[in-house]
Amino acid sequence: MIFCPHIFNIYIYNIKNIMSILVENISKNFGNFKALDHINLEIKTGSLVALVGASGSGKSTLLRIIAGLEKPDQGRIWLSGRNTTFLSIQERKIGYVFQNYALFKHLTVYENIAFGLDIRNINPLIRDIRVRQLLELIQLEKLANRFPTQLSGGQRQRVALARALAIEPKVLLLDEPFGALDIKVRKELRNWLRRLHSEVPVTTVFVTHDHNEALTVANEIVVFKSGRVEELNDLASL
Ligand SMILES: Nc1ncnc2c1ncn2[C@@H]1O[C@H](COP(=O)(O)OP(=O)(O)OP(=O)(O)O)[C@@H](O)[C@H]1O
Repeated sequence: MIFCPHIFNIYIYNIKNIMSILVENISKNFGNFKALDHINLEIKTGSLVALVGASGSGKSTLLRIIAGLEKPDQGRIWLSGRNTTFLSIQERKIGYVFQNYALFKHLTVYENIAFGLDIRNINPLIRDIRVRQLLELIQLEKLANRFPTQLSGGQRQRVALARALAIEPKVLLLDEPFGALDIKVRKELRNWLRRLHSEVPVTTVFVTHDHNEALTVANEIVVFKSGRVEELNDLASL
C-alpha cells in the first residue's frame, strides 16, 4: 500500500496492483490496411508514457489492443509477466478514459465514480470511502450530486479519470484525454495528471496529437509512424 499525503490526504492505493506492460510483436490489419506492423514495446511499472504521431498512425489501435477492446492479428500483450492477450478488459483490470468523457448522463458524479465498484459488488462502506476519496482527489466534493451535463468539460474529464481509478486499475490508458478541451483547461489538467501520477504512480499510457503535451506530461515518448514505432525517447535520461 502507498499512502498519498499530498493531493489525496487519505487516499490509499494498493501498489501491488500496479503492473508493467510488454507489447510483443503486435500486428493488426483492417482489411488490406496495415494499422500496426510488428510493434514491440516495453512499458515499465509506474511509468507515464505518451504515444504520439500523425492521425491514423495506429496509436489508438495499440491502446485498444492493450486494453482488450480490440484483438490483434498477431503478437501478445503481457501485464507484469502474465499473457493477457485473450483476457477481456474486465479481467485485465484496466482503467480506460476516452476523449469524449463517456460518462453516464443519467448518473450523478458520485454514481459515475461508483459505477465500476457497483458492478463488482464492493462492500457499500468501502465503496463510499473510496468514492469520497476520489471526489477529494479531483476536487469536486461539492459537485457530487450533479449530473454530467451540469459540469464543465474539464470537470467531466476529471470525473472520467476518477471513475477509471476507482477500480484501482493495474494500468491506466488514456485516449486523447484532454483533446476536446480548450487550451487553458488542457494545461491545468496536464499539470494535474503529472501531479496525480507522482502521488499514485499507476503505469499510465496516453495518446496525444500534441508533442508539447507529451513533453510536459510524460517521462517517455513513443513516436508512431504508419503503424510502426519510429522513435523512443526516455525523457528521464535527457
Ligand atoms: N475498426 C476499424 N476499421 C477499419 N479501419 C480502422 C478501424 N480502426 C482504425 N482503423 C484505421 O486504422 C488506422 C489507425 O487508426 P488509429 O485510430 O489507431 O490511429 P491514431 O493514430 O490513433 O489516429 P488519431 O490520432 O486520428 O486518433 C487508421 O487509418 C484508421 O482509419
